[in-house]
Amino acid sequence: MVDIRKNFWDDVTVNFEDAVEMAESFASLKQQAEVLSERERTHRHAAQQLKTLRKLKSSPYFGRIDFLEDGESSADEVYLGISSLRDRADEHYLIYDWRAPIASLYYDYPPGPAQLQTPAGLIRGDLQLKRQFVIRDGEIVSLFDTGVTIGDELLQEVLGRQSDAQMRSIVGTIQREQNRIIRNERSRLLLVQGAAGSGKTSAALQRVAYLLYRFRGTLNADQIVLFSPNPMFNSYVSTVLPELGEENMQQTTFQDYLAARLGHSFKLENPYAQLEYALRAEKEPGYEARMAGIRYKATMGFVRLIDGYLGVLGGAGIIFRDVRFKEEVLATGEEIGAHFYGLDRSIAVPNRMRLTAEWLLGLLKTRQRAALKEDWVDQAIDLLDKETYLRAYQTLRRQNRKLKDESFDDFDRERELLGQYVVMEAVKPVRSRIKKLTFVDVRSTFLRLFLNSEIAAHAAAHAGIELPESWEPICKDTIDRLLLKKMAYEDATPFLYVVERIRGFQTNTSVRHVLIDEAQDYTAFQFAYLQRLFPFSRITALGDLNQSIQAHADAGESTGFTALAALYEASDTETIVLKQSYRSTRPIVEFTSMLIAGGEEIQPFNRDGLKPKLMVAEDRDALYKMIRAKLTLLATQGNRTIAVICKTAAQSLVVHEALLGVGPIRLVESETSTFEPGIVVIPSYLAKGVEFDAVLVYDASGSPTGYGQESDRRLFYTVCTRAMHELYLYALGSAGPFLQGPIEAYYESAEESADLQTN
Ligand SMILES: Nc1ncnc2c1ncn2[C@@H]1O[C@H](COP(=O)(O)OP(=O)(O)OP(=O)(O)O)[C@@H](O)[C@H]1O
Repeated sequence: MVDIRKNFWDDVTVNFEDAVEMAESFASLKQQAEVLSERERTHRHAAQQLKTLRKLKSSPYFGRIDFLEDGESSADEVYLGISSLRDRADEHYLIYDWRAPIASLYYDYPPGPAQLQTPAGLIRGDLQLKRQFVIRDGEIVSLFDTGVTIGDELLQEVLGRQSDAQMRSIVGTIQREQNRIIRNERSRLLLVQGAAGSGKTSAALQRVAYLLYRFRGTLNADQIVLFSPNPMFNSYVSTVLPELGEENMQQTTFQDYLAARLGHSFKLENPYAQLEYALRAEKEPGYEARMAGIRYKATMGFVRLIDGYLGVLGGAGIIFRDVRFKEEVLATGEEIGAHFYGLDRSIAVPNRMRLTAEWLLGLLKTRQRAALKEDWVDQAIDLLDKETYLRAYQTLRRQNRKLKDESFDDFDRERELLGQYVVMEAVKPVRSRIKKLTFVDVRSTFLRLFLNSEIAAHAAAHAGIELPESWEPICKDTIDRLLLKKMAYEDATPFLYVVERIRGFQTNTSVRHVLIDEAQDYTAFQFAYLQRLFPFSRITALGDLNQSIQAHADAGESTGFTALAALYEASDTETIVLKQSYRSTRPIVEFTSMLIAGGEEIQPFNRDGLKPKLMVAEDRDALYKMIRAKLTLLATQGNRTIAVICKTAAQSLVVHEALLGVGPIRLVESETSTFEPGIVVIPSYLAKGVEFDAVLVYDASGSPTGYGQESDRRLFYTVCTRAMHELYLYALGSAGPFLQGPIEAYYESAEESADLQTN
């Protein structure tokens, strides 16, 4: 590879003398580049393999099963590791990859009767041994023979460790239910509803590794996309796949996706700004209307209304802009509308758009011809500078072979050709705008639904639904913002959906698998949009309804998961529920389960720890003093990741400022893109999906800056479930409503003086 790079230019022939030579140079360059990229691919693959082999050298396997197939006399001993390894003769497997079919036995069955589905059919037999190993630096540190679940002891050990700011791979201890997620191949839509800390994200990443193994050769990492909740989360999970010897899938956030599609024509609000708005203690004027809008626009009802509107638009109502050439109208908006609506209605809207564009291009062509004789062309020729003149000559020569023999000697001929050039250049941007269908005024068309109550009623009737009670204030709120070219987060997806349904969706056909983490925070609309963007993809959506914290979270049943399921056939869908929670100690899970309805279903993993502790102080200074002392203590006790989780970004800023001086404390903001060990102050919604050794909640009172409203409940639950080993709740004045009642038995209260609580 290095060699090819060094000698790259020696091995290609480059000659720009004429078009033929240029084409040859191009072909030669292209060929050389292909050879190089092939070599680079091989090199990447080999480097990856080497890395895996090095890992195998220090820890070759983590499990062994002895499986006696029915009808056989001796059991097979199967060792499992992060990759397969064959003997020198390349004949027998010494170690099987954890993703090989046979490894399923290890994850799915306790010792005893077991069966395995293979391409050749079902194999039955007896699992005689299931053993687990911890091997470090080539030495067996410990081994366990395991029973029903995979290695309680090992899980204890793994889960009890301090976190290191990076998600870990869980290959050695994947549980049966998680294995069902990882190996699912059948469903087009795989829905995973799992309690906080039940391993949804872990399973999702292992699933990617599995798919890359299972479909090696036909599926590569670029064809898998993970939608994550924020940029920091990307960094948090980025080491899992490389650790397993695989390349990372594409990672993005929904926000990035929207921003890329929307372009620069609007100022797009981000979901955190929307959430900050919703959580702000002092409500701004218009708050109720905006919140009603946020909730309604998240529902399936709104998807239907927009679909109804699109149906109406098929017959009338799309607003078109004039198309101009040199300040002169080529076709007015009305004329374009008349042409569009004159086309056969049975043709889909995007196809009619394309036909309309072709018609406009035809008009432009006629206009182009006529323009050759106009005065402005002469003037433009006179103004051509030397460089442009030469460029014109070259271009004309390329386009017009005959010119090869002609020259610009003849004055008239030269004027004529330069005229052609000048007109062509003037036409170019118009042609490109027509091709991009900018003659459709999508913003006005979208706005019209909110501006014109008759049209809205018509759209609702078309969809067979009723407009919501608060439709009028919602409209006013929406219009005010859109007229200022501000795109609220709740409007962005519906707007893009309308745009793409009118202009035609630019679908992504190469992506095969889309994984959506924290899926409970997506609206019905966002799912509908994603489904259209990735029409050939399988979707894995992982979420926890108890952690719905977006501003639209109270919109009810018809959002999120339920809506997503409705987009697919029941026979294409599978739902897996994870109830066991692994992240936190038993006392923490018992406490957090009391915060939500149905919490009794969550099963804690049996890991000991301290009960969560509540500390109350009368004033802020006392509270900060306690927190500072606790942070110092936790850091000296060896906790590697410690978070003070605040409700909002505004609060985080203040708290961070107040805590400075304890040591290095990092403030996490929405743009923060790396997750690092140490002490952080972080707003609640950015702590989603990640975990910390110790969590300090600020502030657990029921005040407006704390968690007092019913709508704060899930946010409070999400925040508390970020703790792996220790959880501390700090309240200003008194404990909030969620901490009162039977839950009091699940935490300790320490209302003594600040000095005492620090010890
Ligand atoms: N089978 C397992 N073996 C070892 N560790 C596990 C296993 N399953 C989950 N864990 C650990 O439990 C913790 C929580 O996992 P993860 O973050 O995947 O859960 P989650 O369901 O996505 O959580 P949340 O919804 O709260 O963000 C992680 O530290 C993960 O490593």
